[in-house]
Amino acid sequence: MEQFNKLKEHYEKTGKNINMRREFESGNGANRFKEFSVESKISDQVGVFLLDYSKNRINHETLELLFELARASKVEDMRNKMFEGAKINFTEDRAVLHTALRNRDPNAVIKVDGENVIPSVRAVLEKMRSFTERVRSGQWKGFNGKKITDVVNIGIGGSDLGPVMVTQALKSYANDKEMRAHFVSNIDGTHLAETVKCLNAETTLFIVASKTFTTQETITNAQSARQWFIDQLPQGTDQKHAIGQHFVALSTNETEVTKFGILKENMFEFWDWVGGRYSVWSAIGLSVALYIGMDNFENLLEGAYHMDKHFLNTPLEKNLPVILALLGIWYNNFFDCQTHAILPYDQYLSRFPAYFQQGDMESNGKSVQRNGQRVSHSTGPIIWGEPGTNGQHAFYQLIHQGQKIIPCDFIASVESHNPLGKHHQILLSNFFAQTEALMKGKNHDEVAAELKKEGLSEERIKEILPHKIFDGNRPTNSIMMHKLTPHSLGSLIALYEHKIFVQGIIWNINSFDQWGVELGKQLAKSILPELSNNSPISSHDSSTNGLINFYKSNSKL
Ligand SMILES: O=P(O)(O)OC[C@H]1O[C@@H](O)[C@@H](O)[C@@H](O)[C@@H]1O
Repeated sequence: MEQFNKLKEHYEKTGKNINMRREFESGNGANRFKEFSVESKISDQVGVFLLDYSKNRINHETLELLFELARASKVEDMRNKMFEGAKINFTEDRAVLHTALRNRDPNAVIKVDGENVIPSVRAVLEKMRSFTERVRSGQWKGFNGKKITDVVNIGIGGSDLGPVMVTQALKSYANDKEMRAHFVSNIDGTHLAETVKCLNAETTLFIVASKTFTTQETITNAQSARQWFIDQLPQGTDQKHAIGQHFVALSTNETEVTKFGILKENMFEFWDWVGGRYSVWSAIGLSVALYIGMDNFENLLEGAYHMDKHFLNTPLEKNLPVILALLGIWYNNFFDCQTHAILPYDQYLSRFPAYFQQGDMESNGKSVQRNGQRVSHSTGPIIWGEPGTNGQHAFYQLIHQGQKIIPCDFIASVESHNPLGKHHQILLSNFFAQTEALMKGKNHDEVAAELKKEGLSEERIKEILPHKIFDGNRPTNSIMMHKLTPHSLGSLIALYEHKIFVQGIIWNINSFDQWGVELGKQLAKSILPELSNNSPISSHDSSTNGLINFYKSNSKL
């Protein structure tokens, strides 16, 4: 594409030589923050989001060319198509409508195959509300009349990561003395065994969360959970009735749900146009609603809705997801950066990077263009991260002084739910200091002066000086919001979802399928029967045979 070539030229001529510190110290440096930041009021409840992207290796020309690229890639057109319900996930012949799940417009009409999906979306929300209220108030009772105090969500991938991340993020809106949320995802029996260890069957509700209701891990975990539950029942208990009170399902597959033994009325429905990694807004959010209450869950939806409106209605130049996406492209496709770190300075957001590992890598980890041809450019980055300040004492060494450029997003709130004396100011001082340090670095003369001041000998200075130099010029975005609330979290998640969308459009890939997870599943299914006895096998390559046969000859099969 012509715009890609123009950017390449700009990168070679100017871009790769941009030095941020020089830019900040130049005549126009004082304006740099103003020129390269957006303060946007998302809504009254969400408040303002500040995106400071001035600590990036960009100038005005870079941005102009990047926005040109977005326009030429028809980002706006594709965005509108997604919101309208067009089947942009063409490899699965599906619409992509997680935005319909959180649409709060009372008059909204969004059609898939000629049918307005909004009434069914709202009906499920109503069903979730009524169920949530009954469970939380104690009106819904366990098999022997006790109130539910623990919910266990059994799901994996998109049917797990969203609820895990959001319940963690909004913990301050829950009351753990009344209701606790647990998550079982891994097929490793340890996950289920360790989770149920301290649970009481009388007061535990299992939520089996699976879009397809055929996922091996989830169904196996659910079957074992049901067995555990049955084993706890006092003799003479009506098992069927007890299971009815303690097992509900979140799925698109009614046939499989009822086959499992979950009553139809205890199934919360969603639809094939909700991608797994975008499903926390659907019935998949039931564990969240049970944990923090339906009002808070709907506030999360509302926050996302307001970010949707921002994405839809704001010119590209001020559009937060678009800016984040374009900066990502700048590093991914021109600086050849392989990874991108998400670093929330907020303990509540500790699972946020893991959540967007799936969100981003399952969406944009693709190598084929929409037209079926191989892509010739790099696509989705490797996403990783941990909350600050923990990361600082672990992997920031490499971000500061390693040989790789790692673009980072720093995320923080002005106000903390737990200020505890000076804790929040200390946290924020680190948040501010890190992006400054990464941008500025510390040059030869600065290090030399420091060492001299410490009174070190000339010889010692010469020896250690090179190790203490920081090149700087390491790119970061800073995202600040007022406080982590259901509203602002909803907005923050939607911000990243739309960033991923924009990048996928520019890379011309389908961000909404996930064929890459299938091959391993297929092979595991064919290997499983081979593990049932200890006779050696030879049906695979020599490495796989060797590994399987090692297991067989050493296990008690
Ligand atoms: O919700 P179910 O259908 O169990 O799928 C769970 C997960 O499975 C994986 O293989 C992926 O396809 C994910 O996108 C999905 O979220």
